[in-house]
Amino acid sequence: MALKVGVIGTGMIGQDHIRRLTKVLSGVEITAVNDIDVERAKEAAPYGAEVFETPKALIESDNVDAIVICSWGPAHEEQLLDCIAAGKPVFCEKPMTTSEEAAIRIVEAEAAYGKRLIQVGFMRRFDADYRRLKAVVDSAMIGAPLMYHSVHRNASVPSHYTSDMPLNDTLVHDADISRWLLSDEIVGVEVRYPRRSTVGGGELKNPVIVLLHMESGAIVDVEISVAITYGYDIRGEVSGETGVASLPNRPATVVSDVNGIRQAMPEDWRERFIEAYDQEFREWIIAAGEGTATGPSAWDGYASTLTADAALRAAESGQYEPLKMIKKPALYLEAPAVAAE
Ligand SMILES: NC(=O)C1=CN([C@@H]2O[C@H](COP(=O)(O)OP(=O)(O)OC[C@H]3O[C@@H](n4cnc5c(N)ncnc54)[C@H](O)[C@@H]3O)[C@@H](O)[C@H]2O)C=CC1
Ligand SMILES: O=C1[C@@H](O)[C@H](O)[C@@H](O)[C@H](O)[C@H]1O
Repeated sequence: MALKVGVIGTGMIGQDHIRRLTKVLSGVEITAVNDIDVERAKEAAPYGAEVFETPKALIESDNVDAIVICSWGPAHEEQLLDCIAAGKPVFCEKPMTTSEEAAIRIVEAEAAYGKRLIQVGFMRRFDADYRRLKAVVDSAMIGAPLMYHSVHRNASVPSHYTSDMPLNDTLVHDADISRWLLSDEIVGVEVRYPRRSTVGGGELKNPVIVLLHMESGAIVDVEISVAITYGYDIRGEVSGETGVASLPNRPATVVSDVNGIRQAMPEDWRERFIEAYDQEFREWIIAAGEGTATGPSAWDGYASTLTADAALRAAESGQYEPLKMIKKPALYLEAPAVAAE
């Protein structure tokens, strides 16, 4: 039987996820949608889906088994807490929350419920190239990781994108992928601004370089540039004790002409990570069908929000800002490889 899904937030990524859930993936049916902009919800609703007036009514509907949250970050907390109260599995787009305090409330509520219900939308973990890169790092082929260089370049950003957002909206992807790739925790953050780009306009503080200090002593440098104009350019390179492992260039047709030999760049995140988003939902549908969640957890959402908050402090102070994590609830501890007798 198909998993009955309700989608909250039918904007840019909400519509893209509705497309993949209705046209690409199987085992799933969208039965409900909601958006504070009712007209937008009506336009985006697939045939037969009910348009709900509030997220809570959608979450509590008997015709909804699982929820996909694609509303704005500050709205996620209340919607996630309602999903936990209803005991329903939920996929929540990043950032899980926009403050450390809100993230702790979610982690505590899910831990008290006693079972994982939340998967956070860190799609890079489902990208085949990142998965192969992690397999190399885990295999110890390049020795212990010493540094990771993470490049996150957007062609452009919408006009509502402010100078805080490279740190509390965009950086969360690099924070999460660094923790996951290196199997490490972030313990401190520094932020530096080079000369400002005149492209992209206004007062936007762009680009920015962030240093993530890892518990192991490894350091991650993250370049975030949000107005490069030429495309969506995501790179990653792990520098180990005995070798280097990098994400490959995206396979694309090689064009040779009077301008030289070149490959096209993806336009934006939808194009670059299209297969990764498909795969994150494939895995979500299976877990949600079993009444639970796998993949990036509420704990991972908490860790990235904590990093974003520290980065905002570091941008202000110009200093190294340490992170202080709460004790990890048992729900998020790795299961032992061999069960205890
Ligand atoms: N994983 C990824 O690569 C990406 C993730 N995102 C994340 O997805 C979320 C949505 O982003 P976009 O689709 O780009 O924004 P958007 O502005 O295009 O769409 C958001 C929609 O949510 C609705 N909304 C806002 N608050 C609501 C509430 N309280 N209840 C119901 N509906 C509400 C808005 O009316 C709007 O239609 C954000 O958290 C963003 O960071 C966005 C782009 C890429
Ligand atoms: O999540 C995303 C956007 O919200 C964000 O604004 C972009 O910088 C990221 O590259 C994209 O993946």
